Amino acid sequence: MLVFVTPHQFMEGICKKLVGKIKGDVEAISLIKGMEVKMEGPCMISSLISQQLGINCCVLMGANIANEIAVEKFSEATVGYRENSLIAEKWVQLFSTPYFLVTAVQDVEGVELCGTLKNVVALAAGFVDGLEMGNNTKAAIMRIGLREMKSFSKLLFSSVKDTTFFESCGVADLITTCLGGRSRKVAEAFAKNGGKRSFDELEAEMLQGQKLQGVSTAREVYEVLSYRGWLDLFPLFATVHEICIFHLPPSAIVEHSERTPRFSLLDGSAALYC
Ligand SMILES: NC(=O)c1ccc[n+]([C@@H]2O[C@H](COP(=O)([O-])OP(=O)(O)OC[C@H]3O[C@@H](n4cnc5c(N)ncnc54)[C@H](O)[C@@H]3O)[C@@H](O)[C@H]2O)c1
Ligand SMILES: O=P(O)(O)OC[C@H](O)CO
Repeated sequence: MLVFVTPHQFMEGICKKLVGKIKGDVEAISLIKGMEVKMEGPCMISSLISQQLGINCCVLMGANIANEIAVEKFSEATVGYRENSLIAEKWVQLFSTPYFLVTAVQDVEGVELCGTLKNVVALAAGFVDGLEMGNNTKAAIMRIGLREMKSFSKLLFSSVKDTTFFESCGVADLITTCLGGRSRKVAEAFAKNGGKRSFDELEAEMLQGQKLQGVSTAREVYEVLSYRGWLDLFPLFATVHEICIFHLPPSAIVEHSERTPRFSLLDGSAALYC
């Protein structure tokens, strides 16, 4: 059983090094929150692992800030699996402890997209914090972000289940990341500096070698939105990236995100929007 957990931006290179070195009967799980965007479209990290290494890959995502788990504070997590519930049950048993409650859902893309997209919303929450806009505004941004997470996920994969967004990987990870995660923290500093110091510079200064997931994920999501003509449908996701690359000031997060599309995204019907 093979566990992958590294910043998502390095996974393609790591997989290339592993090709031909892994037996076909290996079961893998990815704890990596992110995706790759290729010419043919977005590729979730679990799919990258499966395709490049020829192995089955589940995912584990959740409200899991590492330093809290390290001191054994109670938290929950969600295993996402494709077909084999027996393998999912093995992963649940492997990761479960009295202070780490793991449940499994048959929705690998939904679970993985929750873990991936919440990092973009966390940047938006950090901008709000840096601009001292208050808790009501932050809650509004989180709500709009959660709605975009759900719509984007369902547009990409019609199999994604609404119920997944109520698991630990969904609303709970969104909350913890928007309160205490690294993307939020660095985005707060970015906004406090008036959007004038780059994320690369702030990451190097504030994270001591750790890597931010939100900024690259925002760019990857933006590429998907541009390519599919969905930019107007996802004003929060689009605005976060444009702030990160200095095209908009941090204050745009509120001005632009409230431009909710007139038509309902809530049913996320792929037939209507693809
Ligand atoms: N830290 C958390 O609280 C947490 C919680 C849940 C999930 N995750 C997810 O786990 C994954 C890993 O996060 P993390 O916090 O352990 O990462 P991290 O930012 O601490 O980085 C982990 C390691 O990646 C290494 N690294 C740097 N450049 C590399 C390269 N070119 N190739 C390979 N490795 C390189 C760094 O040396 C570092 O030790 C991410 O997808 C993250 O979203 C993190
Ligand atoms: O510190 P962040 O923002 O990368 O978030 C860490 C985890 O994903 C929280 O579950």
